[in-house]
Amino acid sequence: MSNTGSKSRNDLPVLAVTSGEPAGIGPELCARLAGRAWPANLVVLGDATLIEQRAACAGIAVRLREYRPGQAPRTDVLDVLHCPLAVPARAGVVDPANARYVLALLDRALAGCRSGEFAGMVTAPVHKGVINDGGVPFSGHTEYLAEHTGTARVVMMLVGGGLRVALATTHLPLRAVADAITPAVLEETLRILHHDLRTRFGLPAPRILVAGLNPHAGEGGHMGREEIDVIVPVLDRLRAEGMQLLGPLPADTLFVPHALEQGDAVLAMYHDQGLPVLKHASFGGGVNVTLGLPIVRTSVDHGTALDLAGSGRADPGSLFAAVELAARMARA
Ligand SMILES: NC(=O)C1=CN([C@@H]2O[C@H](COP(=O)(O)OP(=O)(O)OC[C@H]3O[C@@H](n4cnc5c(N)ncnc54)[C@H](O)[C@@H]3O)[C@@H](O)[C@H]2O)C=CC1
Ligand SMILES: NCC(=O)COP(=O)(O)O
Repeated sequence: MSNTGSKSRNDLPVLAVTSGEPAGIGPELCARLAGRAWPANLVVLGDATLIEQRAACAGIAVRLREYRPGQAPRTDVLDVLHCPLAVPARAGVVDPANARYVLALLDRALAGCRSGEFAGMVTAPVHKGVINDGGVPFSGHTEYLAEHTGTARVVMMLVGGGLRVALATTHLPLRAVADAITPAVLEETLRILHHDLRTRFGLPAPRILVAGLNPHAGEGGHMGREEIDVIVPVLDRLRAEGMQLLGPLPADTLFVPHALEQGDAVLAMYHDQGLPVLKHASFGGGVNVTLGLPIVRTSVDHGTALDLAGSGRADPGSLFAAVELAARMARA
């Protein structure tokens, strides 16, 4: 936990924490935020009764206070901005009837970030499938927040276990990945990553390790041509502007410790090239950050864990790390 020193709690940023899928572990993880001196004042968005019930099931002692903008911050209660469920929620059993509720939490947090009420948002996990079953096409917070802020391109980056791993593509079928990595996409992704590493992570001259797409980074064109046709020309162009980019590097050896020492962040070409390594190194303490948004947004690195909902066994480490990082980013 960060030391907030002698800073008055009134000076700390206010962060919205969305409690996510009501059948999952989000509500009880949010209850675990109570009673700690975070480097931010937290407002949990969710159904207040649900949070109380899940806290009770999980054996968490928590007192809720109804959130009112501008009220004096306290660490002994959990401020909750009550948003009512559409239908009662059962631990472990998703219901498409609550899909709109989950999205309403995001919409309210986003509105508060845009108006200045909140300095950023931290998201507990949602269930992508059940939101789609509820009639709303949804592939993730990342894409949803990009669309709802009118941001043409954002970058998903996970932070944890001493690593920062950003992705050139996110929630796509593997079959679609190669076609999605165009020169424009790669260039914009690298520009966003470079910019946000400087402005939000305090790295004045970030060094980025760029993975190839194909095994052995294409083996000179014998195992795929995307490196030669797309990645190398983009890297050359951006290096000429002064960016420190190493690659394209074979992804199987890029994550060995001595290779990682040469960079401040890795750009992986697709979701399952970068995230398994990151989660192996950090599960339980990793954070998902959306770069390129006009707001601060961090998230847990895990899903809804329906199998654990209401059990009290879900590890809050990733949510805690997401709150810490959002507070640092909000102050940067
Ligand atoms: N940030 C978000 O909103 C995310 C949402 N998801 C969504 O979550 C749903 C379920 O995804 P799964 O692939 O099953 O992944 P999952 O992360 O929910 O579960 C994978 C395994 O990890 C365990 N686990 C997860 N979080 C844990 C925690 N905090 N403490 C202890 N154990 C934990 C679960 O019990 C399970 O055994 C999907 O709909 C997926 O889209 C997945 C990742 C991130
Ligand atoms: N695998 C990461 C993930 O699914 C989180 O996505 P998002 O909801 O943060 O866009």
